[in-house]
Amino acid sequence: MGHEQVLFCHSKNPDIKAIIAIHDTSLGSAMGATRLWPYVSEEAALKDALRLSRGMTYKAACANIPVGGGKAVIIAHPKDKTDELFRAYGRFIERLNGRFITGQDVNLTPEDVRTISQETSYVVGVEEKSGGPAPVTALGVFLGIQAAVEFGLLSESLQGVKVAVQGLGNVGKNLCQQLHENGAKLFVTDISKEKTEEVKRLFGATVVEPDEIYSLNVEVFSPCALGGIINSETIPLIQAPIIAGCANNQLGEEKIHSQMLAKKGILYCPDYVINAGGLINVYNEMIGYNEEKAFQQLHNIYDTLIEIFEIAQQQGVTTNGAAKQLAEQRIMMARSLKNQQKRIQESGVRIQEELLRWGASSAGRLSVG
Ligand SMILES: NC(=O)C1=CN([C@@H]2O[C@H](COP(=O)(O)OP(=O)(O)OC[C@H]3O[C@@H](n4cnc5c(N)ncnc54)[C@H](O)[C@@H]3O)[C@@H](O)[C@H]2O)C=CC1
Ligand SMILES: O=C(O)C(=O)Cc1c[nH]c2ccccc12
Repeated sequence: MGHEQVLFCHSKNPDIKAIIAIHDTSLGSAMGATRLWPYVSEEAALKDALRLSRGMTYKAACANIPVGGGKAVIIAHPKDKTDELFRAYGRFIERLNGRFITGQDVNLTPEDVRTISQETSYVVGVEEKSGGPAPVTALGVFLGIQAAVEFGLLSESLQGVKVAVQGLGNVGKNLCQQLHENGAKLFVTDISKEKTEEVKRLFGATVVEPDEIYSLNVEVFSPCALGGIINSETIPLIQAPIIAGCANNQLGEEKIHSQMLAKKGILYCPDYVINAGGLINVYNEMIGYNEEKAFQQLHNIYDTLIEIFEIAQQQGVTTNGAAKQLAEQRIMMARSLKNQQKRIQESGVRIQEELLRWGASSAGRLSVG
């Protein structure tokens, strides 16, 4: 997948295994939150890290943010989390000297991230100056759903639109609130009964079993739990004409399953485009939070998705293919702009050196004369 660097981190005491994948830093430091997961094998962990980090490069490019893509996974069971594990992990991050900047992803709490930050300063989203990334991610997904409903269903309103949400975690629950406030009818599922009951009570959602969520007769299916859930088994079940959710790596196999969706006439919102809100939020926090700027960048998710739908329609390619094309174009353009800037800067330095030399020699002549 064209990665720049992949690191296997192993410490014996405490016993920790992590993989840090840096996909591309041509536009800036690689950014990507850290996920902790009890992977069945190192190979499975590596595959996840490689795909997630490439997704981060595309995510930043589609969101027009000057950073690179990376992602890290810690191979562990959530029950085995300890402060020492996170501190050892933090030391691995520190050694990269800022080539990789990370934060909170699946199975990490804000406290865990604070523990990591005791050993490294290359962590963002700890102070939660802007309220944490999840509500902003949810807002981005909401805007993406609006774009897809407008493009795919030719409707400018979500009033009465039926949406099935899989996963009611930090993002899913916030998304349900937005959808409810805008008149959508919710169908939800989660493996936690506590969460489904809460969303039922708060937003009048209809609760279904986890395996029932795919086949509902709804307009939008919103995956907000795990990756890989759009695959050869689930696609035949999906009735919704639109898929738009926050989960990373939604497609089991990108090429095969995006083509299957297109053949079935399902409008798929590429995950790394629609879920960029979290990255937009932490990036703005890092450079000094400016609400107006962050809001503008977030609303670009809507325009970028419309552009992707149009490219896909005009060129007869999948929305996933169109997004990849757009991301790669933007990366190439940004790279050449950066190189141009560098050349201008270097020639500026050369001119300054010439002037200094000239100044010194003429000063010498003057003093002699
Ligand atoms: N938090 C953020 O800002 C961002 C999150 N994402 C991605 O979005 C997804 C969700 O993120 P969060 O809400 O932060 O995570 P979370 O861990 O808070 O929520 C996930 C929810 O899914 C539920 N779940 C797990 N397995 C399930 C199943 N088989 N069926 C139904 N529900 C199930 C869990 O019980 C949990 O409530 C992840 O894939 C994450 O990588 C992507 C971009 C940014
Ligand atoms: O969109 C993703 O998958 C992210 O990792 C976004 C994100 C959330 N919190 C962070 C902290 C540091 C770098 C990226 C993120």
